[in-house]
Amino acid sequence: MTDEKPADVAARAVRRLTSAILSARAHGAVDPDLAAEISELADLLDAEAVDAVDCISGKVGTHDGALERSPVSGPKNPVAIPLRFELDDDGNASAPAEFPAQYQGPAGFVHGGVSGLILDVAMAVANSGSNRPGMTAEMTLRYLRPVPLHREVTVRGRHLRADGRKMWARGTIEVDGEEAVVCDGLFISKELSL
Ligand SMILES: CCCCCCCCCC(=O)SCCNC(=O)CCNC(=O)[C@H](O)C(C)(C)COP(=O)(O)OP(=O)(O)OC[C@H]1O[C@@H](n2cnc3c(N)ncnc32)[C@H](O)[C@@H]1OP(=O)(O)O
Repeated sequence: MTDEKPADVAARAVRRLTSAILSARAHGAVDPDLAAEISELADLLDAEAVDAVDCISGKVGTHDGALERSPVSGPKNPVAIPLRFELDDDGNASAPAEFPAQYQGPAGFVHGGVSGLILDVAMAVANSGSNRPGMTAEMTLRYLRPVPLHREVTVRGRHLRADGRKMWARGTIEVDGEEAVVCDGLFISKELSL
C-alpha cells in the first residue's frame, strides 16, 4: 500500500507513456487503437479540469506550492523528471537525475535548453535554501561536454552571494564527477502576488 497521491501516480504513468511513445517500434509508430484509447483518457481528465488560473491562485483549493507543480521537480507534473533536491547544511542543492528520451537534443544527449531549465531551478532552490529567493534575471550557460540520456548524472545549485536585491548563484550538471554544464545566474528579489 503506497501513500503516493493519485495525481503523482498519474503523472508518473504519463511520463512512462511519453517515453514509450518515443521509443515505440517503427520510428515512433503507435497502434491507432491504442492512440485512440490514450486520447479518450485525456478527454476524460480534461472534462474534469478546473480553470488553470484558479488552480494556480488556489481559488479551488488545489494550491500546493511551486515545487509540487514545477516542470523540473513537481511529482504531479508529467513534464518533470522529477528531480528531488536535497539541501546540505550550507544551503547547497543537489539531486541525482536520469534523463529519458523526451529530453533529447542531439541524438543520445540532453537538449541544452533542458539543461538550462534544470539549472535555473537548481539555483533557485539553493537561493531559497539560503533564504534569498528571487526571480531569474540573467543566466550564462557554458556547455563543456554533452550530458547523456539514460545515465545518472548530478545536478547542483549553489548560492554564491547577495548584494541588496541581487543574488548570484551557480548551477552545474556533472557527468562522472566532471562538470558538463555550468550556469551562472543573477537573481533579483521581488514580492510576488498571484
Ligand atoms: C523553492 C524554490 C522554488 C523554485 C521555483 C522555480 C523558480 C525558477 C526561476 C524562474 O523561472 S523565475 C522566471 C523567469 N524570470 C522572470 O520572469 C523575470 C522577469 N523579469 C522581472 O520580473 C524583472 O525584470 C526583475 C524582477 C528581474 C527585475 O525587475 P525590477 O523592476 O524588480 O528591478 P529593477 O529594474 O528595479 O532593478 C533592480 C536591480 O537589478 C538590476 N537588474 C534587473 N534586471 C537585470 C538584468 N536582467 N540583468 C542585470 N541586472 C538587472 C537593475 O539594474 C537594478 O540594479 P541596481 O539596483 O544596481 O540599479
